[in-house]
Amino acid sequence: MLLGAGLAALARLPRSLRPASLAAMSTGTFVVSQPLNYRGGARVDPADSSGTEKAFEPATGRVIATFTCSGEKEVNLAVQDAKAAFKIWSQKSGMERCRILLEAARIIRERKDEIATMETINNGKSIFEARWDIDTSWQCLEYFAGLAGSMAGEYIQLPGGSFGYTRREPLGVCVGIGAWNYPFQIACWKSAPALACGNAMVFKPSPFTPASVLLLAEIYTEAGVPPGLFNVVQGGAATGQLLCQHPDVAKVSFTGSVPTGMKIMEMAAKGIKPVTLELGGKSPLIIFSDCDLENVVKGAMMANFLTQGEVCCNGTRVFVQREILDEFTREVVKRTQKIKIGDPLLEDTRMGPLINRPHLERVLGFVKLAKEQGAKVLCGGDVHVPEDPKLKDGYYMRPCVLTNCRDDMTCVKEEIFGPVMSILPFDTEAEVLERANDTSFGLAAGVFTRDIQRAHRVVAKLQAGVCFINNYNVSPVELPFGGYKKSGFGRENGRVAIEYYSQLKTVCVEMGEVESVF
Ligand SMILES: NC(=O)c1ccc[n+]([C@@H]2O[C@H](COP(=O)([O-])OP(=O)(O)OC[C@H]3O[C@@H](n4cnc5c(N)ncnc54)[C@H](O)[C@@H]3O)[C@@H](O)[C@H]2O)c1
Ligand SMILES: O=CCc1c[nH]cn1
Repeated sequence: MLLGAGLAALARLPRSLRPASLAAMSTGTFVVSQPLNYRGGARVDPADSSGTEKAFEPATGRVIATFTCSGEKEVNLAVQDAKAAFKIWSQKSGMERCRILLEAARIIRERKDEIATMETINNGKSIFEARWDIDTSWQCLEYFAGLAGSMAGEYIQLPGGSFGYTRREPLGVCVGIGAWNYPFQIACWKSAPALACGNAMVFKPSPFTPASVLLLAEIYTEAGVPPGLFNVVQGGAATGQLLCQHPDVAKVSFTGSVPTGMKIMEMAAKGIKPVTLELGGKSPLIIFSDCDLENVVKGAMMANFLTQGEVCCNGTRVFVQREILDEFTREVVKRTQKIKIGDPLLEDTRMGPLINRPHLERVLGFVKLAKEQGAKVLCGGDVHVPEDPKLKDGYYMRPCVLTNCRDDMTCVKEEIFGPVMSILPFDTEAEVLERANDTSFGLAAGVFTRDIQRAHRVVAKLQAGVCFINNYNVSPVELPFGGYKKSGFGRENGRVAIEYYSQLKTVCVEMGEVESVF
Protein backbone atom coordinates (compact mmCIF):
# COMPACT_ATOMS: atom_id res chain seq x y z
CA MET A 1 0.00 0.00 0.00
CA LEU A 2 1.06 3.60 -0.40
CA LEU A 3 1.71 5.41 2.79
CA GLY A 4 1.23 9.12 2.30
CA ALA A 5 1.10 11.51 5.29
CA GLY A 6 -2.67 11.81 5.55
CA LEU A 7 -3.19 8.32 4.26
CA ALA A 8 -1.31 6.39 6.89
CA ALA A 9 -4.37 5.72 9.03
CA LEU A 10 -6.38 4.62 6.01
CA ALA A 11 -3.55 2.37 5.00
CA ARG A 12 -3.86 0.46 8.25
CA LEU A 13 -7.45 -0.51 7.42
CA PRO A 14 -8.09 -4.03 6.18
CA ARG A 15 -7.73 -4.02 2.41
CA SER A 16 -11.44 -4.55 1.85
CA LEU A 17 -12.18 -1.25 3.64
CA ARG A 18 -9.53 0.87 1.91
CA PRO A 19 -10.86 3.46 -0.55
CA ALA A 20 -9.81 3.23 -4.17
CA SER A 21 -8.28 6.71 -3.89
CA LEU A 22 -5.46 5.25 -1.79
CA ALA A 23 -3.86 4.03 -4.98
CA ALA A 24 -4.48 7.31 -6.81
CA MET A 25 -1.16 8.94 -5.89
CA SER A 26 0.30 11.55 -8.15
CA THR A 27 3.79 12.87 -8.65
CA GLY A 28 4.74 15.52 -6.11
CA THR A 29 2.42 14.57 -3.25
CA PHE A 30 3.74 11.45 -1.57
CA VAL A 31 5.64 11.39 1.74
CA VAL A 32 6.55 8.44 3.92
CA SER A 33 5.18 8.90 7.42
CA GLN A 34 5.57 5.47 9.00
CA PRO A 35 8.73 3.80 10.34
CA LEU A 36 10.83 2.18 7.64
CA ASN A 37 12.33 -0.63 9.70
CA TYR A 38 10.45 -3.89 10.02
CA ARG A 39 11.06 -6.33 12.83
CA GLY A 40 9.06 -9.02 14.59
CA GLY A 41 6.19 -8.67 12.11
CA ALA A 42 5.68 -4.89 12.43
CA ARG A 43 7.08 -1.53 11.38
CA VAL A 44 9.36 -0.19 14.12
CA ASP A 45 11.56 2.78 14.79
CA PRO A 46 15.15 1.56 15.07
CA ALA A 47 16.51 0.99 18.58
CA ASP A 48 19.62 3.02 17.81
CA SER A 49 21.12 5.11 15.05
CA SER A 50 24.18 5.28 12.87
CA GLY A 51 23.07 8.55 11.25
CA THR A 52 20.17 9.70 9.09
CA GLU A 53 19.46 9.59 5.37
CA LYS A 54 17.01 11.30 3.05
CA ALA A 55 15.16 9.55 0.26
CA PHE A 56 14.05 11.57 -2.76
CA GLU A 57 11.38 11.49 -5.42
CA PRO A 58 13.61 11.68 -8.53
CA ALA A 59 10.75 13.07 -10.65
CA THR A 60 10.56 16.28 -8.59
CA GLY A 61 13.69 16.35 -6.44
CA ARG A 62 11.49 16.42 -3.30
CA VAL A 63 12.47 14.65 -0.09
CA ILE A 64 9.91 11.90 0.57
CA ALA A 65 11.47 10.41 3.69
CA THR A 66 14.05 11.23 6.32
CA PHE A 67 14.98 8.11 8.19
CA THR A 68 17.37 6.74 10.77
CA CYS A 69 20.10 4.33 9.73
CA SER A 70 20.23 1.29 11.98
CA GLY A 71 23.16 0.85 14.35
CA GLU A 72 24.56 -2.21 16.07
CA LYS A 73 21.70 -2.58 18.55
CA GLU A 74 18.97 -2.55 15.89
CA VAL A 75 20.88 -4.87 13.57
CA ASN A 76 21.34 -7.24 16.48
CA LEU A 77 17.63 -7.16 17.35
CA ALA A 78 16.68 -7.85 13.73
CA VAL A 79 19.07 -10.80 13.53
CA GLN A 80 17.82 -12.20 16.86
CA ASP A 81 14.19 -11.94 15.71
CA ALA A 82 15.13 -13.68 12.49
CA LYS A 83 16.87 -16.44 14.47
CA ALA A 84 13.75 -17.03 16.55
CA ALA A 85 11.52 -17.14 13.46
CA PHE A 86 13.98 -19.47 11.72
CA LYS A 87 13.41 -22.07 14.45
CA ILE A 88 9.71 -22.20 13.57
CA TRP A 89 9.93 -21.78 9.80
CA SER A 90 12.71 -24.30 9.22
CA GLN A 91 10.60 -27.00 10.88
CA LYS A 92 7.73 -26.54 8.43
CA SER A 93 7.38 -28.90 5.51
CA GLY A 94 8.09 -27.66 2.01
CA MET A 95 4.39 -27.77 1.21
CA GLU A 96 3.56 -25.61 4.25
CA ARG A 97 6.10 -23.03 3.12
CA CYS A 98 4.79 -23.31 -0.43
CA ARG A 99 1.24 -22.36 0.61
CA ILE A 100 2.39 -19.23 2.47
CA LEU A 101 4.64 -18.09 -0.39
CA LEU A 102 1.80 -18.63 -2.86
CA GLU A 103 -0.45 -16.48 -0.69
CA ALA A 104 2.22 -13.75 -0.61
CA ALA A 105 2.48 -13.96 -4.42
CA ARG A 106 -1.29 -13.61 -4.67
CA ILE A 107 -1.30 -10.48 -2.49
CA ILE A 108 1.51 -8.91 -4.52
CA ARG A 109 -0.48 -9.60 -7.71
CA GLU A 110 -3.58 -8.08 -6.16
CA ARG A 111 -1.64 -4.97 -5.03
CA LYS A 112 0.49 -4.68 -8.13
CA ASP A 113 -0.56 -1.15 -9.03
CA GLU A 114 0.08 0.34 -5.61
CA ILE A 115 3.48 -1.38 -5.28
CA ALA A 116 4.44 -0.26 -8.80
CA THR A 117 3.35 3.29 -7.98
CA MET A 118 5.54 3.32 -4.89
CA GLU A 119 8.46 1.98 -6.94
CA THR A 120 7.98 4.66 -9.57
CA ILE A 121 7.77 7.47 -7.01
CA ASN A 122 10.96 6.43 -5.22
CA ASN A 123 13.03 5.13 -8.15
CA GLY A 124 11.86 7.25 -11.09
CA LYS A 125 11.30 4.40 -13.56
CA SER A 126 8.14 4.63 -15.66
CA ILE A 127 5.00 3.12 -14.18
CA PHE A 128 4.77 0.96 -17.29
CA GLU A 129 8.10 -0.68 -16.42
CA ALA A 130 7.48 -0.77 -12.68
CA ARG A 131 4.43 -2.98 -13.33
CA TRP A 132 6.69 -5.42 -15.20
CA ASP A 133 9.04 -5.47 -12.22
CA ILE A 134 6.18 -6.33 -9.89
CA ASP A 135 5.07 -9.09 -12.25
CA THR A 136 8.51 -10.73 -12.13
CA SER A 137 8.39 -10.28 -8.35
CA TRP A 138 5.23 -12.30 -7.72
CA GLN A 139 6.26 -14.78 -10.39
CA CYS A 140 9.49 -15.32 -8.47
CA LEU A 141 7.54 -16.09 -5.28
CA GLU A 142 5.28 -18.49 -7.18
CA TYR A 143 8.25 -20.22 -8.78
CA PHE A 144 10.09 -20.81 -5.50
CA ALA A 145 6.86 -21.76 -3.74
CA GLY A 146 6.62 -24.57 -6.29
CA LEU A 147 10.19 -25.64 -5.64
CA ALA A 148 9.71 -25.54 -1.83
CA GLY A 149 7.27 -28.41 -2.07
CA SER A 150 9.54 -30.52 -4.22
CA MET A 151 12.89 -30.10 -2.51
CA ALA A 152 14.33 -33.53 -1.85
CA GLY A 153 17.56 -35.38 -1.24
CA GLU A 154 18.99 -38.57 -2.71
CA TYR A 155 18.96 -42.17 -1.52
CA ILE A 156 22.20 -44.08 -2.18
CA GLN A 157 22.44 -47.82 -1.69
CA LEU A 158 25.69 -49.06 -0.09
CA PRO A 159 27.20 -52.58 0.34
CA GLY A 160 25.60 -55.02 2.79
CA GLY A 161 22.21 -53.29 2.86
CA SER A 162 23.67 -50.10 4.32
CA PHE A 163 22.63 -46.90 2.67
CA GLY A 164 23.07 -43.18 2.65
CA TYR A 165 20.80 -40.27 1.99
CA THR A 166 21.13 -36.54 1.58
CA ARG A 167 19.04 -33.77 3.10
CA ARG A 168 18.87 -30.26 1.70
CA GLU A 169 18.81 -28.02 4.78
CA PRO A 170 18.48 -24.25 5.20
CA LEU A 171 21.46 -22.10 6.19
CA GLY A 172 19.87 -19.99 8.94
CA VAL A 173 19.65 -16.19 8.93
CA CYS A 174 20.49 -14.84 5.46
CA VAL A 175 21.23 -11.19 4.79
CA GLY A 176 20.03 -9.53 1.60
CA ILE A 177 21.58 -6.22 0.54
CA GLY A 178 19.98 -4.49 -2.41
CA ALA A 179 20.73 -1.88 -5.07
CA TRP A 180 18.37 0.99 -5.92
CA ASN A 181 17.47 0.15 -9.52
CA TYR A 182 15.00 -2.70 -8.84
CA PRO A 183 14.22 -2.23 -5.12
CA PHE A 184 11.14 -4.46 -4.77
CA GLN A 185 12.18 -7.01 -7.34
CA ILE A 186 15.66 -7.51 -5.86
CA ALA A 187 14.08 -8.08 -2.41
CA CYS A 188 11.83 -10.75 -3.96
CA TRP A 189 14.60 -12.39 -5.98
CA LYS A 190 16.56 -12.82 -2.73
CA SER A 191 13.85 -13.55 -0.19
CA ALA A 192 11.78 -16.01 -2.26
CA PRO A 193 14.47 -18.69 -2.64
CA ALA A 194 15.77 -17.99 0.89
CA LEU A 195 12.36 -18.48 2.48
CA ALA A 196 11.47 -21.41 0.22
CA CYS A 197 14.55 -23.24 1.54
CA GLY A 198 13.50 -22.58 5.17
CA ASN A 199 15.79 -19.63 5.96
CA ALA A 200 14.99 -16.31 7.61
CA MET A 201 16.16 -13.01 6.08
CA VAL A 202 17.23 -9.56 7.21
CA PHE A 203 17.10 -7.23 4.21
CA LYS A 204 18.77 -3.86 3.79
CA PRO A 205 17.63 -1.86 0.77
CA SER A 206 19.67 0.94 -0.75
CA PRO A 207 19.26 4.17 1.26
CA PHE A 208 18.12 5.77 -2.03
CA THR A 209 15.07 3.48 -2.21
CA PRO A 210 14.02 2.50 1.29
CA ALA A 211 10.24 2.40 0.85
CA SER A 212 8.85 -0.43 -1.28
CA VAL A 213 10.48 -3.34 0.56
CA LEU A 214 8.27 -2.47 3.55
CA LEU A 215 5.28 -3.46 1.46
CA LEU A 216 6.90 -6.85 0.87
CA ALA A 217 7.55 -7.27 4.60
CA GLU A 218 3.89 -6.49 5.36
CA ILE A 219 2.73 -8.87 2.65
CA TYR A 220 4.81 -11.74 4.01
CA THR A 221 3.27 -11.14 7.44
CA GLU A 222 -0.24 -10.99 6.00
CA ALA A 223 0.44 -14.23 4.10
CA GLY A 224 1.33 -16.00 7.36
CA VAL A 225 5.13 -16.18 7.80
CA PRO A 226 6.18 -16.23 11.49
CA PRO A 227 6.90 -12.74 12.91
CA GLY A 228 10.60 -11.95 12.43
CA LEU A 229 11.10 -14.20 9.42
CA PHE A 230 11.62 -11.25 7.08
CA ASN A 231 13.01 -8.09 8.68
CA VAL A 232 14.11 -4.80 7.17
CA VAL A 233 16.87 -2.54 8.46
CA GLN A 234 17.65 0.77 6.83
CA GLY A 235 20.99 2.42 6.24
CA GLY A 236 24.05 2.59 4.04
CA ALA A 237 27.54 1.13 4.19
CA ALA A 238 27.84 1.19 8.02
CA THR A 239 24.60 -0.74 8.52
CA GLY A 240 25.53 -3.13 5.71
CA GLN A 241 28.87 -3.84 7.37
CA LEU A 242 27.19 -4.62 10.69
CA LEU A 243 24.99 -7.15 8.91
CA CYS A 244 27.84 -8.81 7.00
CA GLN A 245 30.00 -9.07 10.12
CA HIS A 246 27.27 -10.36 12.42
CA PRO A 247 28.31 -13.75 13.84
CA ASP A 248 24.75 -15.13 13.64
CA VAL A 249 24.39 -14.38 9.93
CA ALA A 250 24.93 -17.49 7.81
CA LYS A 251 24.96 -16.01 4.30
CA VAL A 252 25.07 -12.70 2.45
CA SER A 253 23.36 -12.15 -0.87
CA PHE A 254 24.44 -8.85 -2.37
CA THR A 255 23.35 -6.85 -5.41
CA GLY A 256 25.38 -3.76 -6.19
CA SER A 257 28.64 -2.46 -7.59
CA VAL A 258 31.92 -4.33 -8.01
CA PRO A 259 33.85 -2.23 -5.42
CA THR A 260 31.19 -2.86 -2.75
CA GLY A 261 31.03 -6.53 -3.78
CA MET A 262 34.76 -6.86 -3.04
CA LYS A 263 34.24 -5.44 0.47
CA ILE A 264 31.29 -7.78 1.09
CA MET A 265 33.36 -10.76 0.05
CA GLU A 266 36.22 -9.73 2.33
CA MET A 267 33.87 -9.44 5.31
CA ALA A 268 32.17 -12.74 4.49
CA ALA A 269 35.56 -14.44 4.15
CA LYS A 270 36.39 -13.54 7.75
CA GLY A 271 33.29 -15.43 8.93
CA ILE A 272 33.61 -18.21 6.26
CA LYS A 273 30.14 -17.23 5.03
CA PRO A 274 28.92 -18.06 1.54
CA VAL A 275 28.08 -15.05 -0.62
CA THR A 276 26.06 -14.45 -3.74
CA LEU A 277 27.39 -11.43 -5.63
CA GLU A 278 25.23 -9.84 -8.34
CA LEU A 279 27.47 -7.04 -9.54
CA GLY A 280 27.84 -4.60 -12.41
CA GLY A 281 28.47 -5.11 -16.09
CA LYS A 282 29.48 -3.63 -19.43
CA SER A 283 27.82 -6.13 -21.67
CA PRO A 284 28.26 -6.54 -25.43
CA LEU A 285 25.39 -6.71 -27.88
CA ILE A 286 26.57 -8.20 -31.19
CA ILE A 287 24.53 -7.47 -34.30
CA PHE A 288 25.34 -9.42 -37.47
CA SER A 289 24.32 -8.04 -40.84
CA ASP A 290 21.92 -10.94 -41.54
CA CYS A 291 19.68 -9.93 -38.60
CA ASP A 292 16.07 -8.80 -38.77
CA LEU A 293 16.68 -5.04 -38.57
CA GLU A 294 13.31 -4.17 -37.06
CA ASN A 295 13.86 -6.66 -34.21
CA VAL A 296 17.44 -5.60 -33.74
CA VAL A 297 16.56 -1.94 -33.28
CA LYS A 298 13.88 -2.89 -30.74
CA GLY A 299 16.40 -5.21 -29.03
CA ALA A 300 19.09 -2.52 -28.86
CA MET A 301 16.64 -0.07 -27.29
CA MET A 302 15.59 -2.69 -24.73
CA ALA A 303 19.25 -3.42 -24.06
CA ASN A 304 20.06 0.21 -23.27
CA PHE A 305 17.15 2.34 -22.17
CA LEU A 306 15.03 0.41 -19.65
CA THR A 307 14.97 2.11 -16.22
CA GLN A 308 16.85 5.12 -17.67
CA GLY A 309 19.75 2.80 -18.55
CA GLU A 310 20.26 1.96 -14.88
CA VAL A 311 20.27 -1.81 -15.46
CA CYS A 312 23.18 -4.06 -14.56
CA CYS A 313 22.92 -6.37 -17.58
CA ASN A 314 22.45 -3.65 -20.22
CA GLY A 315 24.12 -4.27 -23.56
CA THR A 316 25.80 -0.89 -23.79
CA ARG A 317 28.63 -1.90 -26.13
CA VAL A 318 26.65 -2.30 -29.33
CA PHE A 319 28.85 -4.01 -31.94
CA VAL A 320 27.30 -3.64 -35.40
CA GLN A 321 28.60 -5.41 -38.53
CA ARG A 322 29.81 -2.73 -40.89
CA GLU A 323 27.41 -3.57 -43.76
CA ILE A 324 24.39 -2.42 -41.73
CA LEU A 325 26.07 0.17 -39.52
CA ASP A 326 24.53 3.24 -41.19
CA GLU A 327 21.03 1.80 -41.48
CA PHE A 328 21.04 0.55 -37.89
CA THR A 329 22.43 3.81 -36.53
CA ARG A 330 19.90 5.94 -38.41
CA GLU A 331 16.97 3.87 -37.17
CA VAL A 332 18.16 3.60 -33.56
CA VAL A 333 18.72 7.37 -33.33
CA LYS A 334 15.31 8.08 -34.85
CA ARG A 335 13.60 5.88 -32.24
CA THR A 336 15.72 7.09 -29.34
CA GLN A 337 14.71 10.68 -30.11
CA LYS A 338 11.07 9.63 -29.89
CA ILE A 339 11.29 8.18 -26.36
CA LYS A 340 8.80 10.08 -24.23
CA ILE A 341 10.64 11.48 -21.21
CA GLY A 342 8.77 13.00 -18.26
CA ASP A 343 6.52 12.31 -15.29
CA PRO A 344 7.09 8.60 -14.69
CA LEU A 345 3.58 8.11 -13.32
CA LEU A 346 1.99 9.07 -16.65
CA GLU A 347 0.90 6.05 -18.67
CA ASP A 348 2.64 7.12 -21.89
CA THR A 349 6.01 8.06 -20.33
CA ARG A 350 8.75 5.63 -21.31
CA MET A 351 11.73 7.29 -19.58
CA GLY A 352 11.65 8.93 -16.16
CA PRO A 353 14.36 10.71 -14.18
CA LEU A 354 17.66 9.18 -13.07
CA ILE A 355 17.95 8.16 -9.43
CA ASN A 356 19.50 11.36 -8.02
CA ARG A 357 21.40 14.51 -8.93
CA PRO A 358 24.96 13.20 -8.26
CA HIS A 359 24.23 10.18 -10.45
CA LEU A 360 22.79 12.38 -13.23
CA GLU A 361 25.92 14.50 -13.11
CA ARG A 362 28.11 11.39 -13.20
CA VAL A 363 26.32 10.08 -16.30
CA LEU A 364 26.53 13.48 -18.04
CA GLY A 365 30.23 13.49 -17.12
CA PHE A 366 30.70 10.19 -19.01
CA VAL A 367 29.11 11.78 -22.11
CA LYS A 368 31.37 14.85 -21.82
CA LEU A 369 34.46 12.64 -21.51
CA ALA A 370 33.32 10.51 -24.46
CA LYS A 371 33.19 13.66 -26.61
CA GLU A 372 36.64 14.72 -25.41
CA GLN A 373 37.96 11.26 -26.32
CA GLY A 374 36.57 11.53 -29.87
CA ALA A 375 33.06 10.04 -29.73
CA LYS A 376 30.25 11.77 -31.61
CA VAL A 377 26.92 12.38 -29.87
CA LEU A 378 24.16 11.53 -32.36
CA CYS A 379 21.36 12.40 -29.95
CA GLY A 380 20.71 13.24 -26.30
CA GLY A 381 23.35 13.16 -23.60
CA ASP A 382 22.12 16.44 -22.10
CA VAL A 383 19.73 17.54 -19.37
CA HIS A 384 16.03 17.42 -20.16
CA VAL A 385 13.71 19.91 -18.47
CA PRO A 386 10.07 18.78 -18.69
CA GLU A 387 7.42 21.42 -19.38
CA ASP A 388 5.41 20.55 -16.25
CA PRO A 389 6.70 23.06 -13.59
CA LYS A 390 6.46 20.51 -10.77
CA LEU A 391 9.14 18.43 -12.55
CA LYS A 392 11.67 21.26 -12.94
CA ASP A 393 13.92 19.98 -10.11
CA GLY A 394 13.84 16.36 -11.29
CA TYR A 395 16.88 14.47 -12.63
CA TYR A 396 16.06 14.02 -16.30
CA MET A 397 18.38 13.54 -19.24
CA ARG A 398 17.82 12.75 -22.88
CA PRO A 399 18.89 9.24 -23.89
CA CYS A 400 22.16 9.29 -25.76
CA VAL A 401 23.57 7.43 -28.77
CA LEU A 402 27.33 7.67 -29.29
CA THR A 403 29.19 6.78 -32.45
CA ASN A 404 32.85 7.04 -33.54
CA CYS A 405 33.56 4.95 -30.47
CA ARG A 406 36.75 2.95 -29.91
CA ASP A 407 37.26 0.04 -27.50
CA ASP A 408 39.74 2.02 -25.39
CA MET A 409 37.37 4.90 -24.61
CA THR A 410 36.05 5.30 -21.07
CA CYS A 411 32.43 5.19 -22.27
CA VAL A 412 33.12 1.76 -23.80
CA LYS A 413 35.11 0.35 -20.88
CA GLU A 414 33.27 1.51 -17.77
CA GLU A 415 29.77 0.88 -16.50
CA ILE A 416 27.90 4.19 -16.96
CA PHE A 417 24.55 3.03 -15.50
CA GLY A 418 22.62 5.60 -17.49
CA PRO A 419 20.92 5.93 -20.90
CA VAL A 420 24.07 5.96 -23.02
CA MET A 421 24.56 3.55 -25.95
CA SER A 422 27.98 3.23 -27.60
CA ILE A 423 27.97 1.95 -31.20
CA LEU A 424 31.09 0.10 -32.40
CA PRO A 425 31.51 -1.25 -35.94
CA PHE A 426 33.05 -4.69 -36.60
CA ASP A 427 33.88 -6.87 -39.60
CA THR A 428 34.30 -10.52 -38.64
CA GLU A 429 32.93 -12.97 -36.08
CA ALA A 430 36.38 -13.79 -34.67
CA GLU A 431 37.21 -10.11 -34.27
CA VAL A 432 33.97 -9.22 -32.51
CA LEU A 433 34.24 -12.15 -30.12
CA GLU A 434 37.69 -11.10 -29.03
CA ARG A 435 36.58 -7.49 -28.52
CA ALA A 436 33.33 -8.46 -26.76
CA ASN A 437 35.25 -10.59 -24.24
CA ASP A 438 37.96 -8.00 -23.64
CA THR A 439 36.50 -6.76 -20.34
CA SER A 440 36.78 -7.68 -16.69
CA PHE A 441 32.95 -7.80 -16.48
CA GLY A 442 30.91 -10.83 -17.57
CA LEU A 443 27.29 -10.34 -16.65
CA ALA A 444 25.39 -10.55 -19.95
CA ALA A 445 25.76 -10.56 -23.73
CA GLY A 446 23.48 -10.64 -26.75
CA VAL A 447 23.67 -11.74 -30.36
CA PHE A 448 21.30 -10.95 -33.21
CA THR A 449 21.54 -13.11 -36.34
CA ARG A 450 19.31 -15.29 -38.51
CA ASP A 451 22.11 -17.89 -38.75
CA ILE A 452 21.22 -20.41 -36.05
CA GLN A 453 24.61 -22.16 -36.08
CA ARG A 454 26.41 -18.87 -35.72
CA ALA A 455 24.13 -17.78 -32.87
CA HIS A 456 24.97 -20.85 -30.77
CA ARG A 457 28.65 -20.84 -31.77
CA VAL A 458 28.97 -17.21 -30.68
CA VAL A 459 27.15 -17.54 -27.34
CA ALA A 460 29.26 -20.59 -26.50
CA LYS A 461 32.35 -18.37 -26.77
CA LEU A 462 30.97 -15.31 -24.95
CA GLN A 463 32.32 -14.91 -21.42
CA ALA A 464 29.03 -13.93 -19.80
CA GLY A 465 26.63 -15.54 -17.33
CA VAL A 466 23.46 -14.57 -19.21
CA CYS A 467 23.30 -14.63 -23.02
CA PHE A 468 20.42 -13.57 -25.22
CA ILE A 469 19.83 -14.72 -28.81
CA ASN A 470 17.63 -12.41 -30.90
CA ASN A 471 16.31 -10.52 -27.86
CA TYR A 472 17.72 -8.67 -24.86
CA ASN A 473 16.85 -7.96 -21.21
CA VAL A 474 14.12 -10.50 -20.76
CA SER A 475 14.40 -12.18 -17.35
CA PRO A 476 11.98 -15.07 -16.88
CA VAL A 477 12.27 -16.25 -13.28
CA GLU A 478 12.65 -19.84 -14.44
CA LEU A 479 16.10 -18.99 -15.85
CA PRO A 480 19.18 -18.54 -13.66
CA PHE A 481 20.62 -15.01 -13.56
CA GLY A 482 24.17 -14.06 -12.61
CA GLY A 483 27.60 -13.17 -13.85
CA TYR A 484 31.03 -14.40 -14.87
CA LYS A 485 34.32 -12.70 -13.99
CA LYS A 486 34.01 -9.49 -11.92
CA SER A 487 30.24 -9.42 -12.43
CA GLY A 488 30.02 -11.83 -9.55
CA PHE A 489 29.04 -15.40 -8.79
CA GLY A 490 26.15 -17.42 -7.48
CA ARG A 491 22.85 -17.35 -9.30
CA GLU A 492 19.43 -15.87 -8.65
CA ASN A 493 16.28 -17.43 -10.06
CA GLY A 494 16.01 -20.81 -11.74
CA ARG A 495 16.16 -24.14 -9.92
CA VAL A 496 19.88 -23.66 -9.22
CA ALA A 497 19.21 -20.75 -6.80
CA ILE A 498 18.11 -23.36 -4.24
CA GLU A 499 21.74 -24.50 -4.00
CA TYR A 500 22.81 -21.00 -2.93
CA TYR A 501 20.31 -20.86 -0.05
CA SER A 502 20.71 -24.36 1.33
CA GLN A 503 23.37 -26.81 2.43
CA LEU A 504 23.62 -30.50 1.82
CA LYS A 505 23.79 -32.96 4.67
CA THR A 506 24.95 -36.52 3.99
CA VAL A 507 23.62 -39.23 6.29
CA CYS A 508 25.41 -42.59 6.26
CA VAL A 509 23.40 -45.49 7.74
CA GLU A 510 25.09 -48.75 8.82
CA MET A 511 22.81 -51.79 8.71
CA GLY A 512 25.45 -54.35 9.83
CA GLU A 513 28.21 -54.59 12.39
CA VAL A 514 30.88 -51.93 12.80
CA GLU A 515 34.06 -53.13 11.12
CA SER A 516 36.92 -51.89 13.30
CA VAL A 517 40.66 -52.01 12.69
CA PHE A 518 41.33 -51.78 16.44
N1 LIG B 1 24.04 -8.18 -11.16
C1 LIG B 1 22.87 -7.74 -10.73
O1 LIG B 1 21.90 -8.50 -10.59
C2 LIG B 1 22.67 -6.28 -10.39
C3 LIG B 1 21.37 -5.79 -10.25
C4 LIG B 1 21.20 -4.44 -9.95
C5 LIG B 1 22.30 -3.60 -9.80
N2 LIG B 1 23.55 -4.09 -9.95
C6 LIG B 1 24.72 -3.21 -9.84
O2 LIG B 1 24.55 -2.33 -8.74
C7 LIG B 1 25.25 -1.11 -8.97
C8 LIG B 1 24.33 0.05 -8.68
O3 LIG B 1 23.79 -0.08 -7.40
P1 LIG B 1 24.31 0.76 -6.14
O4 LIG B 1 24.83 2.07 -6.59
O5 LIG B 1 23.22 0.70 -5.13
O6 LIG B 1 25.55 -0.13 -5.64
P2 LIG B 1 26.40 0.02 -4.30
O7 LIG B 1 27.44 -1.03 -4.37
O8 LIG B 1 26.82 1.42 -4.09
O9 LIG B 1 25.34 -0.30 -3.13
C9 LIG B 1 24.62 -1.49 -3.10
C10 LIG B 1 24.17 -1.77 -1.68
O10 LIG B 1 25.31 -2.01 -0.86
C11 LIG B 1 25.25 -1.21 0.32
N3 LIG B 1 26.62 -0.96 0.74
C12 LIG B 1 27.47 0.02 0.34
N4 LIG B 1 28.66 -0.12 0.92
C13 LIG B 1 28.59 -1.21 1.72
C14 LIG B 1 29.51 -1.87 2.58
N5 LIG B 1 30.76 -1.43 2.74
N6 LIG B 1 29.10 -2.95 3.25
C15 LIG B 1 27.84 -3.43 3.08
N7 LIG B 1 26.92 -2.86 2.29
C16 LIG B 1 27.29 -1.75 1.61
C17 LIG B 1 24.48 0.01 -0.15
O11 LIG B 1 23.95 0.71 0.96
C18 LIG B 1 23.43 -0.61 -1.02
O12 LIG B 1 22.36 -1.15 -0.26
C19 LIG B 1 25.67 -1.16 -10.42
O13 LIG B 1 27.02 -1.49 -10.51
C20 LIG B 1 24.81 -2.28 -11.00
O14 LIG B 1 25.34 -2.88 -12.13
C21 LIG B 1 23.76 -5.42 -10.23
O1 LIG C 1 19.80 -4.57 -12.83
C1 LIG C 1 19.98 -5.71 -13.20
C2 LIG C 1 18.98 -6.75 -13.47
C3 LIG C 1 18.16 -7.07 -12.29
C4 LIG C 1 16.88 -6.80 -12.12
N1 LIG C 1 16.53 -7.26 -10.91
C5 LIG C 1 17.58 -7.79 -10.34
N2 LIG C 1 18.58 -7.69 -11.21
